[in-house]
Amino acid sequence: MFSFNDFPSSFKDFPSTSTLFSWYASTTASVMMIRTMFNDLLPEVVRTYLCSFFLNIFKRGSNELTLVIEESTSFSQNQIYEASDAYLSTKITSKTKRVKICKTPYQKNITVRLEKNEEIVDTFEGVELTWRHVCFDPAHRLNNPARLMQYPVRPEKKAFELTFHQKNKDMVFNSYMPFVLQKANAISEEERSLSMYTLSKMEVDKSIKWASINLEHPATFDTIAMEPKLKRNLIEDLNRFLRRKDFYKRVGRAWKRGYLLYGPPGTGKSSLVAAMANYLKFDVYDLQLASIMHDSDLRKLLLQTGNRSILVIEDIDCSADLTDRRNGSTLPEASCPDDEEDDDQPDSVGGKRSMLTLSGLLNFIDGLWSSCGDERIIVFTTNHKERLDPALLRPGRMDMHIHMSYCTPSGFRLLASNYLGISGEHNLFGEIDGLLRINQVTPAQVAEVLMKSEDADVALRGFVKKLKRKDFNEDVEGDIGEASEVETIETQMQHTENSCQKARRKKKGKGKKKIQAAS
Ligand SMILES: Nc1ncnc2c1ncn2[C@@H]1O[C@H](COP(=O)(O)OP(=O)(O)OP(=O)(O)O)[C@@H](O)[C@H]1O
Ligand SMILES: [Mg+2]
Repeated sequence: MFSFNDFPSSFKDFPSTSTLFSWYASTTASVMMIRTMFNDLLPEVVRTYLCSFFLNIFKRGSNELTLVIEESTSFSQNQIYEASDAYLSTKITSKTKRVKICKTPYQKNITVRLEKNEEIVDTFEGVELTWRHVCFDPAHRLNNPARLMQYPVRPEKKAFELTFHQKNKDMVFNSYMPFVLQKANAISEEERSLSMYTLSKMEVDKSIKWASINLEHPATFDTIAMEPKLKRNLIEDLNRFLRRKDFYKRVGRAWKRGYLLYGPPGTGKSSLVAAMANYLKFDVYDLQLASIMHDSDLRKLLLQTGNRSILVIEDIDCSADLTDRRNGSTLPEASCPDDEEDDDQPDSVGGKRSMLTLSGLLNFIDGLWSSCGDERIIVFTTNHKERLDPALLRPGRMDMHIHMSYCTPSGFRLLASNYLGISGEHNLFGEIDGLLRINQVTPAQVAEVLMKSEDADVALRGFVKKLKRKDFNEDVEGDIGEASEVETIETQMQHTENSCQKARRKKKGKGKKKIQAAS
């Protein structure tokens, strides 16, 4: 029969439950006291030093190396963190216990990301690499209410830790990390939705910042009605621009390209910008110069724009009066290249000089801004090319001038196919072609009429009727010419020289008038 005496002696000496509890209570109290003393009495620097000292003692003898990839540096996002985040999303397996998923209304697919404290083991060239997603509170706010008050909205810091054997260090830096970056690029390109940035005023400090929304414009080169040759030239120009990174470097030019889109209202200039963005998969920055008062704001905003982007300034001819804005004058003041030295004068609130000049903008675009980014496109649009500042037309500024014209027969066929689904010929097309030659109708006007009926015959008959009544001609503003044209930098030289001379003559005349008025 089993008796208490059968227990080994050690079991007999086992302490009672009450002894165990009192031992536990006193140990916990001591640990808490030491922890509080450690946190409250020692300065943070000393604490950090002690922690790393003990960690080093434990790690001595281990052959592992850990790379810490923090989410952000003091100035900007850490691209390696973002790349790791995207790359690891492809490495999630059934062993992973927690993942983050998200989908914005504009995203096509759900994005999956590794949740904090999760670990993933990757293998590259036969080497095992362990990734861990860690999060920490930079100010230890949660343990310290005083710090919580001090940094109420400071977010937690996130990082990836990549651990591997020391001997693979070179392989990780030279092969693995470039591989991760390259994979991540491909993933983000696939997931990427285009953004449209506009200027918005911050409530708090009244500063002007870029605010983005998803660019969901349906325009593509297939939906834009323009001369087929012009369209082909533009697409070819964009393709050439994209593949010529090395060329730009070799010839010492910034990797940027400028397009001037001009033509009457409703001929598709803004739609063409959207089509270009969709084709290139570039973000669009819509710079409304009227919202900017200071050159310094402009510089800040331009430096905040990203690579692979299109910077658009719409109706640039209307922005030229910025030079006189603060004086209350609405007269457009052309600033010729000759005037550029004026930009060096200090900006002063309440002074007579304008704080934002077109030539200042152009100089900045040509100078610092253009050299600090890659794959930048600048587009200016205008309804009145002839009113433009000669500085803008100077060779090298806008590489291609694109005239968006009134609707031509071929443009009309494309619109009829898009809006009414007419793929071939229609018996009214001949008559419409003739009428389009004697009427100036913009594609926007055509689109409006074609949308009135789903029945192709009804819509086309309505269009013919309107053309015969010459209804459209009343709406048309200005006449920029009928033929679509494309000019490259070489053919602009003569135009620019002429415009400059014209502007100088105009300016001299104006100066005389001002002097006369003053006297
Ligand atoms: N060339 C075109 N091809 C297809 N649709 C066009 C074209 N031009 C205009 N449209 C239609 O007309 C609408 C207005 O065009 P859009 O705003 O692009 O003209 P715009 O030239 O920028 O005019 P504005 O000079 O007034 O800014 C577009 O949404 C589009 O539906
Ligand atoms: Mg427009």
